[in-house]
Amino acid sequence: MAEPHGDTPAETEFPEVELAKSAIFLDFDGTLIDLADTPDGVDVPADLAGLLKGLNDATEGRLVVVTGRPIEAVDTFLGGYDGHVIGSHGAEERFEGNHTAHELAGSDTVARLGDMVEAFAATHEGLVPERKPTGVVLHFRQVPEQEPQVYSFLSALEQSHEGFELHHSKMAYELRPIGISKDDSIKRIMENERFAGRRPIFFGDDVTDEPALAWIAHQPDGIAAKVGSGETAANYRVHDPSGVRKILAGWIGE
Ligand SMILES: O=P(O)(O)OC[C@H]1O[C@H](O[C@H]2O[C@H](CO)[C@@H](O)[C@H](O)[C@H]2O)[C@H](O)[C@@H](O)[C@@H]1O
Repeated sequence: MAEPHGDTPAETEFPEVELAKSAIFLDFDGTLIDLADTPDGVDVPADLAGLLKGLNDATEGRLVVVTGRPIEAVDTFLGGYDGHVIGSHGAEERFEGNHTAHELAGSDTVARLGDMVEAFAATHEGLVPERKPTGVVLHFRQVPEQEPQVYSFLSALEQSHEGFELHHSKMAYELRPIGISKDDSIKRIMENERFAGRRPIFFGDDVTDEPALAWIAHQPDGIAAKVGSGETAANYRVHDPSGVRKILAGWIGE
């Protein structure tokens, strides 16, 4: 039974899903895999790529991985999955085999921002910088007391670099191009003739997933599943990534 909006920690029962009439959007970190101390330290189950391939086949190519990670990182973690990806929070996309990216991808400005964030991290033990083609992240998961310094430093970079905006995610701040978002990318893909009319399904765990969860929860028959605890606009909830993988595996009869 679906729960109403709000902070509803109880796991909800999912309705029957017809994959041949569905479009599935899946966040990666915190949704398909557990969070880890560092971006590179994640444990990706060996059968995850196979699970995604199975879902992609069953939906006839209507599976999309939607992540803040660069597409290159997705390919490293999910070798063998070559389907659609919304990467870098929407600043990159691989759709029907075509790779597109925001105009700032690979720019000198992004490289300079990466250099400055790495230099800052080098003098602040425990901070972990992460470069992306279209921005940079500074993680403070191992030193949460340093959040104010991270915020101040990246805010200053945001002020001095036109075209970038600062976002908060789980134990990290990130500079990314203005105007990109997962929900915009998902909405655009749902307008594609191959996706239009399909039942939209999205699993996500982070604040950056909330706009898409809210939008999908309000689509006819939409299934928006919040992973973990916390306030959400989603209409379903799953406790953790292993629960998500179990639901997805059940849908393809595994
Ligand atoms: O959109 P997602 O697929 O959920 O990606 C969001 C960010 O995930 C990663 O950072 C988070 O996971 C790390 C590994 O578990 C963790 O150490 C960190 O504290 C989390 O913020 C990734 O490193 C980022 O690039 C993604 O934007």
